[in-house]
Amino acid sequence: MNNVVRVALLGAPNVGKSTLFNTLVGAHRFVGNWPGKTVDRYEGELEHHGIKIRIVDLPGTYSLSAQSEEEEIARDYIIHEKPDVVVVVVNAIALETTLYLAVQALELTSRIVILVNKIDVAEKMGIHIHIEKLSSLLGVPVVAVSALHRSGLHEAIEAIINVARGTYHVRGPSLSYGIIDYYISHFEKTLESCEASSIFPRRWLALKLVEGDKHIDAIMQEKCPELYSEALKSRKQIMEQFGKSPDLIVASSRYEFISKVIDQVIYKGKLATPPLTEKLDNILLKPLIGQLTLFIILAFLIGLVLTVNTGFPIKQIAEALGLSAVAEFLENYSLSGIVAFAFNVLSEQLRTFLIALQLPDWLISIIVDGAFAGVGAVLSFLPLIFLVFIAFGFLEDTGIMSRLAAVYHETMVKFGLSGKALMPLLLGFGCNVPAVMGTKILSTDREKFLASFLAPLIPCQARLVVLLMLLSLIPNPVIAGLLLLFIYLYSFILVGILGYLISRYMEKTREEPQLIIELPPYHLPSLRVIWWYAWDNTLHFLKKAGIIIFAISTLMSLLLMLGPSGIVSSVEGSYAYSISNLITPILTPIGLDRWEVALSLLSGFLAKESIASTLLIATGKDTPQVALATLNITLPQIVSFMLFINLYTPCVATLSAFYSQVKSAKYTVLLILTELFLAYVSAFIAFKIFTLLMP
Ligand SMILES: Nc1nc2c(ncn2[C@@H]2O[C@H](COP(=O)(O)OP(=O)(O)OP(=O)(O)O)[C@@H](O)[C@H]2O)c(=O)[nH]1
Ligand SMILES: [Mg+2]
Repeated sequence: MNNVVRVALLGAPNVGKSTLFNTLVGAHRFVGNWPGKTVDRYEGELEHHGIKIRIVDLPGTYSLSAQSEEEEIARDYIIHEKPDVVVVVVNAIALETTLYLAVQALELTSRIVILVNKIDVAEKMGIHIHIEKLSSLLGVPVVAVSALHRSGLHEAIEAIINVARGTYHVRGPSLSYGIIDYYISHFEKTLESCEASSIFPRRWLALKLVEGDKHIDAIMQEKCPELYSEALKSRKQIMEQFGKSPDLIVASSRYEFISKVIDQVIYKGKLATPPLTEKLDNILLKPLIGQLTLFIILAFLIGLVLTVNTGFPIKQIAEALGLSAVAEFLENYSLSGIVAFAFNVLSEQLRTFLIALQLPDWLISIIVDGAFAGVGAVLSFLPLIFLVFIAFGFLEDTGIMSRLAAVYHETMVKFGLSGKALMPLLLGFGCNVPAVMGTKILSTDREKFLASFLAPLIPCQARLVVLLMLLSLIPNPVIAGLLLLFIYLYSFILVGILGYLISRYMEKTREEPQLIIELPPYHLPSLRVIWWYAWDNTLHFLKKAGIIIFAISTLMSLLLMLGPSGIVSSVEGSYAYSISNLITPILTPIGLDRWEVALSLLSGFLAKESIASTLLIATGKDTPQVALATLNITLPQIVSFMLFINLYTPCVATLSAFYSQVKSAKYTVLLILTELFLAYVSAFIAFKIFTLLMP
């Protein structure tokens, strides 16, 4: 592709175009004059990953009807200079009036990106704009930005490049002008005969012919007079029939359309009064009390989310306190339990259905136990992702998130992160997938990357289950407890060191994590806004990570099911077994020289909790204790195994989330290698030390 992208900025007066222009191009700008006009012409340039983006700041105009000098300049530029992308800047707090221009521009070209500017002001006023919905209703990329605070600019540039390259296909809104549509189609056809018209987008020109436009009329009168007189007739007809001039009908169709769109995408929340905000901030922004209070809120929310999802940790607490009824309820009615149940029912139904179709057994097995199991792997994450983003949405929407970011900023900066990163990292204790996805709330790419890189090192719930299983082999509960504590502490230390090192290294080229503390007033959470947020993110996960998780999960199930002789009845015949045997020698130095262990680690790549069940399958035993006992595992081996499991590689789902966040295969591989390295070295050292300590 051509490495220069030509962009025109279009927008109503005062939407912040010039601010945006200056923010984007900085000093690389020059001022000229529009040929033959008195209006200044600003041009500038910026570079993004080797692509030059050349921007022209068009004069501010409310419409493109060419009634004024400004309108004419803007319109002529788009028609005759054909910029690669027209960026329409609209005002977040005056969407209704500023979107009009965007709708008009969409009639003229489909190479459009809409930027909703001054989003910071909207947030302060408690106005929420559902950006994804706006984008899907208009059929163009829409990005929320604040030119003043430089937020969203990166995403804006990506959107511009996507449209320029055609990777985002702009569909445009399905906007009907009622009766006028018939005439537009008619002129679209007849215009073929008018050669002079070919410099204009045809559908747009047809619309102008019906509407009436003094510049177009002048051209048509001279070049294609028959068409022109036909247009005049049509206008008269419409006028007589509907009592309204065509341009009025068109304008009111646009307004109607916009107001319908606005109804679906804007929500105004209830703000707390300034004194209340001040009172709350007096507590929450105090160094110690604030940190503590916010931490408790956070811990409570995360605990609640995890409990609704799997029962953990409240189920365990209830059990310890002897509240067996509560524990049993949580056991039976956790969200992931319900989803797993529904999935099993579905998968049995599918099997019955396929048997009824008289498909061969091996095919049924591949479909149900292979591919459909892959679907299950994706589905199993959905409830958690959804719940996590409900919690996130709540924190964002109430204004608590920004306080959290403010009070924890100092602490987090030491690890190269900003205060906001605390939330996603803590989530990692539940599951690394939403933790990685949650890093998208961070403001810079650098920080998103760093936090996503570190989050998988935090021991998730699935790993805890396996660690507990291994610990149950240690008779002394005190030693077992200490060991678990050691494993957790070790992970934190690694996160700290790695964060410190990577951020030092990255700092050379990039800026410090910044926190622009803009504290919006608190507001009452709105269910609608939180729902938007959670729903969009869940869909995003499905679209971005779903396919990878599905593919790898399916592949792994197939490796376990199939062998050189077709479908296998015991694991020993499977490809997975052969692969495990290949890996086993590598695991010998860390004391884990058993193919059963290798196989369980392979399956742990799929999902960490399946390490336990795979050990059962491989050894043919019923309980993990018996399974491990048959393997004659010693204490040094347990320690090594635990350390290795805790660090070795993020599971497939976490990796997919990471990849979709960072969009780089190179860094995804780097993440796997880093963790494998850390795991191997740690397990090796621990194994040697423990072997020396207890010969
Ligand atoms: N809070 C806030 N203010 C902004 C933002 N962008 C621009 N402004 C302010 O909005 C006002 C208008 O900004 P301009 O950049 O001059 O707007 P413009 O679209 O170039 O206006 P014209 O050239 O008159 O068409 C200025 O006071 C800016 O400081 C933003 O993202 N947030
Ligand atoms: Mg300006």
